[in-house]
Amino acid sequence: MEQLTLKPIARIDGTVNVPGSKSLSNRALLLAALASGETTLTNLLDSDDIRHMLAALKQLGVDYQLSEDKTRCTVTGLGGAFKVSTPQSLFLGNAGTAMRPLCAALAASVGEFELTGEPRMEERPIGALVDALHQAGAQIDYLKNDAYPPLKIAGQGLKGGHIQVDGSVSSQFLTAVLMAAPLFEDTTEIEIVGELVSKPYIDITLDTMAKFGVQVNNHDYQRFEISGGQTYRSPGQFLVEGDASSASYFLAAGAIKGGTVKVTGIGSDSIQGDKDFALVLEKMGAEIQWGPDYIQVTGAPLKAVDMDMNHIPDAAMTIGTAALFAEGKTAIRNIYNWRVKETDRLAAMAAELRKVGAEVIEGEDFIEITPPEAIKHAAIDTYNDHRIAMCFSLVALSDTAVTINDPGCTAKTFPDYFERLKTICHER
Ligand SMILES: O=C(O)C1=C[C@@H](OP(=O)(O)O)[C@@H](O)[C@H](O)C1
Ligand SMILES: C=C(OP(=O)(O)O)C(=O)O
Repeated sequence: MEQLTLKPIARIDGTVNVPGSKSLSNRALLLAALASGETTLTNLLDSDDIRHMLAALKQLGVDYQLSEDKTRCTVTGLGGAFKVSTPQSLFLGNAGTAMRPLCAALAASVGEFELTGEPRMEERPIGALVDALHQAGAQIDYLKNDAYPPLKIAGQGLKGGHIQVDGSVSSQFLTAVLMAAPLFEDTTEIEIVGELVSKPYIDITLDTMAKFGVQVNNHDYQRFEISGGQTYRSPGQFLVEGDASSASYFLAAGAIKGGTVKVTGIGSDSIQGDKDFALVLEKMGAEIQWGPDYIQVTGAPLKAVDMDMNHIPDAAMTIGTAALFAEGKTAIRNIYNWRVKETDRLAAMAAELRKVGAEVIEGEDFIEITPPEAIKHAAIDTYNDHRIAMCFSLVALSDTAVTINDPGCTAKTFPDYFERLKTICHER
């Protein structure tokens, strides 16, 4: 196994640009494929999750031209749902933003499809989405375990109507139904049951749909109405914002180490909820400046916070390691669904934080972290979870080195993370 040891970093300072947003790249690619007209996406993320979406679209007969650096893509839209005459088996890795939205879009399309993924994907729930699509008339079967991929979809178009969606495990189920609903025959009324988690991701979905010409009536995130029989319309150009979750590591580095870090590509104009990670750093004591397309942080001694972070589930992991540098006990609450992501992130964060010496309490849906007096060197297991690798790189901001096992796992969303981190690290 490959390992990367990061020596203690003396100083953090500089400007760093983040690559395109995973959430926006995969949404925009799918809607560009379904839309009428040609869409040129710029600042597209080049990472595993996007590669899986692109490969799936190709198999589904979508024409696109990808630039050599893979950040610019011109998609010729189908002007409606997918239609394939031979059965297609699509491998979607561990990309939730490919698996869930494609499941709904393909159920509303015509053809036979199998959706498969990495072993971990077979442990990530999809039952709430399949149940919702069954209510709209879908034929979807589980090929291995009930409520988990792989799936077999007999696509024949969908009727729509009144659909209940359980939003309590993942917002991606609602996102998937929302994005497919314009393709349904009738008007769809979605009713949310259970408490909707990761709510800001729904704003990303609604905003992207609006850019592709579809309006959704949103009744306080409890009920949504979407007219059926619609065709998405290409906006011509679609600029993908920088990834706000990817920004969290650099912002935290500045906050922890007392330097000034400007992250460009996201800012106050961003639609991504994870930009609010900066507000958590501010609450911890850092100074934040906002521009329309940048966030700048200047570090100061950090103090612990006790917060519900359901609205920023991905960036919240970065608070988990920032807590090592904060005075007092940090509590991250209402994050049950960390358990059903790339790995059981509650268990993994607890185990790895303990390795560097922190005192950790792992609850069913929360984690409490008390920093050690002195951080210990450890080889951090990353569980094939990009975010564990990236957030534990921050341990090197202490006086102690950190070793990251399998650093290549950042390829899911941020292949050159460690190189970009280096650009703001200084020896003196
Ligand atoms: O819709 C999206 O783009 C995402 C939603 C979130 O998932 P959940 O809704 O499952 O929390 C987030 O963790 C994931 O990285 C991306
Ligand atoms: C949860 C994540 O990914 P996915 O889109 O596969 O759900 C993530 O990127 O942290």
